[in-house]
Amino acid sequence: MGNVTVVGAGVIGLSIAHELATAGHTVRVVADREAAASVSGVAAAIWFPHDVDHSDRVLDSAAVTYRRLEELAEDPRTGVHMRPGTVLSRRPDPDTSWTRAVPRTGPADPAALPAGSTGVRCTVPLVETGAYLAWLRETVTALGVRFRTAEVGSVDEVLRADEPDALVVAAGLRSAALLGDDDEVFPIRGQVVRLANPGLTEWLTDDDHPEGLTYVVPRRDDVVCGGTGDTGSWDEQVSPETEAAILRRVIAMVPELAGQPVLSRAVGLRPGRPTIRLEAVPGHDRPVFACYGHGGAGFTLSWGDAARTAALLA
Ligand SMILES: Cc1cc2nc3c(=O)[nH]c(=O)nc-3n(C[C@H](O)[C@H](O)[C@H](O)COP(=O)(O)OP(=O)(O)OC[C@H]3O[C@@H](n4cnc5c(N)ncnc54)[C@H](O)[C@@H]3O)c2cc1C
Repeated sequence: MGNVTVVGAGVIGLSIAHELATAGHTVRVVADREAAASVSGVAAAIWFPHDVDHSDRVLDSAAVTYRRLEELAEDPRTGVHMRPGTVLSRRPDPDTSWTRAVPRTGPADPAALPAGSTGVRCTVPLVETGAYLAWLRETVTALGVRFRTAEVGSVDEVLRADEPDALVVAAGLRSAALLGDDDEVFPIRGQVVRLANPGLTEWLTDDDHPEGLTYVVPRRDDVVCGGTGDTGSWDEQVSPETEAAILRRVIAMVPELAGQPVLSRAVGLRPGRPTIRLEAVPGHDRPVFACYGHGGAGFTLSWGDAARTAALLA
């Protein structure tokens, strides 16, 4: 047991803080933005390993997270709900490797799908990000985790300031700049528009839509409609043209959305990386660990990767 500083208060940093505090460490989280104001606050967020490789390691973490979120869904305060939906594919050889992380899946009725597509039906956790991130922060605070609001320039700066026994970098897209030894991280720009919910409960994702990534994720008070997956774009401005195109696509697929008022809109830069970095980082005078690069799957992998990070420290 020791003092551990976690840099990052997004879904990854908070989940790691939870697992470390539960294991008996004294934990401090340093971040310049709260989770709701980070990429984690923009996510849809359904359980699905999107924009990450589907290696055994990733799918194992996804399975662990599925089970944990399913348990949390029993407590309404967490903002997690189990929701049925469809993963649509327009490829002749769809990648269904992810289905092994989901307890029950089945084929979608072809008559309900666009011509030439196939679909997998399943029930997965839906995370209402506002409620969930607030609950997670409250829960870790109750476990004794302390927070410091600051922008930090480097890992060594934090090691000098906080003098922890160990440090974890969970700073999403900006982790590479803090460590200075990684040139593999890139942004994957995601734009969403949130509409009033006309009573929808089922989600739908259509990654291969010929006009661009398309998804509809109904939550309690709105429907998150997306999206984009612009690799390499650092543009954080909402594009009205992109929004109009998203609305055309989602209304064509879910006509009930026509005429629903726009409640809010957002852009987030997903932390892309060919593979998630989850390892000890050499070259510092105290143990430093990295956990970042979760692409479009930070919520989907959060508990599994937090447990792995805690195991590295142990
Ligand atoms: C449109 C969109 C839809 C998505 N949908 C889903 C989905 O359905 N399911 C899913 O699983 N995932 C989804 N994601 C992906 C998910 O949001 C990310 O993978 C996840 O939020 C990454 O979390 P993180 O904690 O690594 O990073 P972030 O949420 O970006 O948090 C980073 C933290 O580090 C801190 N930080 C960074 N640099 C510094 C610094 N120099 N000094 C101090 N603090 C620093 C920040 O303040 C912040 O607290 C979506 C993303 C987008 C954009």
